[in-house]
Amino acid sequence: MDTCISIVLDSNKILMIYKKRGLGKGLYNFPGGKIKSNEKGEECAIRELKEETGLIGEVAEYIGKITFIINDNRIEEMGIYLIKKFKGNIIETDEAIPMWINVNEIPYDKMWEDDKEWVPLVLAGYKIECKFYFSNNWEKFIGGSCKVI
Ligand SMILES: COc1nc(N)nc2c1ncn2[C@H]1C[C@H](O)[C@@H](COP(=O)(O)OP(=O)(O)OP(=O)(O)O)O1
Repeated sequence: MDTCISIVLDSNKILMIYKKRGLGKGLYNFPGGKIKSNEKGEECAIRELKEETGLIGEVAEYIGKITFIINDNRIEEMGIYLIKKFKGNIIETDEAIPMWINVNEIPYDKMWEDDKEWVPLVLAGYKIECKFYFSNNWEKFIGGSCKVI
């Protein structure tokens, strides 16, 4: 796994970030980032959550993965982690502006195009494995699919 993403839920609210830098700058996303060497995906989810939002996750559960195929040759795997237990308050950081969003108001038109394919499955409680294709170094979304595991 190359990156992690944290789906943080508090009843009908989901924690989102407005990304100020890095991959996906200017888009709304969920907290996450690159998995460090010798780090487990669950640890990455909790570390990135703290770094990007100030929130302290207590337990991160693996709920699936997305394989991105970029320019038909580069592959990146992103582990998806569900966090329902956390402490603290959200705070703007150098990397992101965090916000709680109603799950019915997720701004899919301002997010990565693949997100509308997989986020509803996760919110419905499924564990998933997806494969998505991008070209032009992430600029163009070609398509892909998900299976429930
Ligand atoms: C293409 O579709 C994607 N959708 C979503 N929702 N998230 C994605 C997609 N592609 C990548 N991501 C995620 C994976 C990571 O969580 C971040 C990338 O973050 P970044 O490259 O900024 O990683 P950091 O470790 O935070 O980098 P710095 O330490 O250099 O700030 O996006």
